[in-house]
Amino acid sequence: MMTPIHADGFEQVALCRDEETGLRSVVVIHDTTLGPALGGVRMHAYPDEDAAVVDGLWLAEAMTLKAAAAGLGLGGGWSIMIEAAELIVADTDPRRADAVAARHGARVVAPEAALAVACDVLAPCGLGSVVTDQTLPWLECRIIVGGANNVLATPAHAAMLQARGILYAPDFCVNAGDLIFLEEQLLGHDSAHAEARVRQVGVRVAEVLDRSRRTGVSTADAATELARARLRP
Ligand SMILES: NC(=O)C1=CN([C@@H]2O[C@H](COP(=O)(O)OP(=O)(O)OC[C@H]3O[C@@H](n4cnc5c(N)ncnc54)[C@H](O)[C@@H]3O)[C@@H](O)[C@H]2O)C=CC1
Ligand SMILES: CC(C)C(=O)C(=O)O
Repeated sequence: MMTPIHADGFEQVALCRDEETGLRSVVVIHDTTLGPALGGVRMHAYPDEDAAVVDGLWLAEAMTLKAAAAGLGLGGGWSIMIEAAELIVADTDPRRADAVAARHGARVVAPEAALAVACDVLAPCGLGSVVTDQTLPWLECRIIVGGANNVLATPAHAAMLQARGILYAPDFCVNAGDLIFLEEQLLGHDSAHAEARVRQVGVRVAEVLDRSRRTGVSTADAATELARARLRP
């Protein structure tokens, strides 16, 4: 199914969905004044369809300008293939796992298999001590970022993850939202104020990752250093 989309200054834009394969794509023809539209194909996991369309528009227009500036008899276009992200969930309570899977279209795996799933992001959100000497070799993820407290069995496991090329976002930075929210309540702030502060969690995590990159210390040590710096008189 092709759904035309109007975009000012673009000759043709369409959002395409193939029901059989589940493929979603965007086709953009920006300008054919100088000749047939030529452009590439980008495959990417966009957060939503709007983001894919915006990227397609941007790339197609850039191709028009590139061809015109190079003196070619070509126009500009682009195609986007929207990669679907797969959500895989596990819970020791199967009813909870099934409920989340039904709500979000996820696949359920057994808790004992979850750590070994090949994935981009592993999010431990139940009990802590998930990364241990025993489990470390099983991990097939690129990033660990989860809500559980004390994800690592010991701080030394952060360096072991680093050595395996797995980026670890320190738990006490990532999961601070609830604590921030509680302080906001104690201070009597409204929910908009609280939400704005909770949204700063991402900024703090980025600071920690940046410090780790710059100094070479593990992300867990970088987070601990930043926290301890506030505790010093
Ligand atoms: N509730 C909060 O505001 C905050 C919680 N945390 C931490 O997040 C973690 C979860 O807390 P809550 O969501 O409040 O607990 P919860 O008890 O509401 O949820 C935990 C879920 O994890 C499941 N679970 C337990 N062990 C598991 C395992 N080995 N494999 C897969 N699933 C397992 C449970 O069945 C349950 O569904 C804890 O580590 C907690 O300390 C951290 C910050 C804030
Ligand atoms: C707020 C407290 C109880 C908490 O669960 C946490 O932030 O770890």
